[in-house]
Amino acid sequence: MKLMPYVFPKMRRFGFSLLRHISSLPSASRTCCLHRRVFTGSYTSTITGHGFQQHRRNMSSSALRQHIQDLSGAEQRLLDKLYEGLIGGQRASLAESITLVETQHPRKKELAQVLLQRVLAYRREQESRNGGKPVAFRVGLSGPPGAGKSSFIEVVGKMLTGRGHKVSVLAVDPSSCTTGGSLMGDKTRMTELSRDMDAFIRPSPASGTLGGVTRTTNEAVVLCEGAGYDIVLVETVGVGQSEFAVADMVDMFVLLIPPAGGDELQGIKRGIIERADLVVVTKADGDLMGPARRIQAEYTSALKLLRRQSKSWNPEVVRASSHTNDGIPEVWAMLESYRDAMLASGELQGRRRAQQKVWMWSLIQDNALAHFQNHPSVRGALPQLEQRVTRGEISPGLAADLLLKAFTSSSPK
Ligand SMILES: Nc1nc2c(ncn2[C@@H]2O[C@H](COP(=O)(O)OP(=O)(O)OP(=O)(O)O)[C@@H](O)[C@H]2O)c(=O)[nH]1
Repeated sequence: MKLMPYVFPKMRRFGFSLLRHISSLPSASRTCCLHRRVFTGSYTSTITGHGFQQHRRNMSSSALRQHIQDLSGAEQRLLDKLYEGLIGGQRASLAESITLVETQHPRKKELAQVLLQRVLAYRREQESRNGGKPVAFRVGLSGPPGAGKSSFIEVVGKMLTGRGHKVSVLAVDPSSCTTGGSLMGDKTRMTELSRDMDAFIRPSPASGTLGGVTRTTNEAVVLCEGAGYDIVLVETVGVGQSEFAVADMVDMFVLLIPPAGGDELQGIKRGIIERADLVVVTKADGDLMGPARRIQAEYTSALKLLRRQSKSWNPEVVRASSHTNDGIPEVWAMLESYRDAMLASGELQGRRRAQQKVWMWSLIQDNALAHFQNHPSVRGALPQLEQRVTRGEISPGLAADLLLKAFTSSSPK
């Protein structure tokens, strides 16, 4: 089972053993311990296993119906208003809907899921009218701080709205997850694009775990598509694990590299270069033209050594300047060739299907871990066991086993 690579390795190991323990419980207690308190809606059916085959088809619609039956008149009216406004392309409704999916409030979270299911159903209809093809192109853009991401998005975004596209830009800011601060949002970014009526720019959710921010962004992508945005750009800064999270939610992942000296490039993770479908060397103008050419050559050789990700696409390294516009239309033409090739081979659709599964497991992992950490027996035993582990009295493995035992032995059977 492939889990999201951005989950920190320690947490991932922990999550694995927790899930192993949960799945080794008798199915009834498995259902009890996960069904009621941890999961909502259709996610539940995927882990309980019990009666899975019979319920598979009806699960999401019955879960949704259950939600809808519970809605008060005011809630129903709010959802109708948001949905109608959203599919009518109203930016205010889109913004309000994204705020709803970002909420931590339990009841509003449920409302957000109802809204999302409706938007998903609407999008499925549109896709079937579109011959089964996706209605929007999702592009992830990442690069180190100061690489020129916002300048690039500004010129590409303006070019695209000028061609009749509707462009949305969503940000994933890893610093908001840890410090509540912002690497990306403090200065005014994309001033012209933010005034463009065919563009919608949404900063990163202000706080939460990376998993939480990723979930919100994934859901915001669905909402943007429902609102008629046919190009969805997801931007992140190349710090921490957020670029892997973004690479896991888009059709194409583009890495922006500034023409800096070799030392600075050491900071760019090899793993993320492997995920790039295209590398753009930015700021290829004036005095920076020479360094830009050199970096382009270096990355071209580096890419040749990497394993190919796709049968229908070979990643390339190109140069562009947001200041002079040189190379910008060509870069977009490459993105379109990628999309066409991947659609024709069916790989793009396959990638989306795989991402849905990764996303689901990531949500399960986040929720299961939170449930574990909040369990009274675990909370009771944790401080002492942590101390003993840090003092070297017992191994981390034994401590984890003891905590898992405390969790499973007092979970409802
Ligand atoms: N010469 C040149 N400078 C550029 C170009 N694009 C961006 N810059 C400059 O590079 C600096 C950083 O650009 P931004 O677009 O803010 O970069 P960013 O990656 O969004 O930066 P963060 O918001 O810190 O992540 C600014 O001073 C820009 O003026 C370009 O095409 N050519």
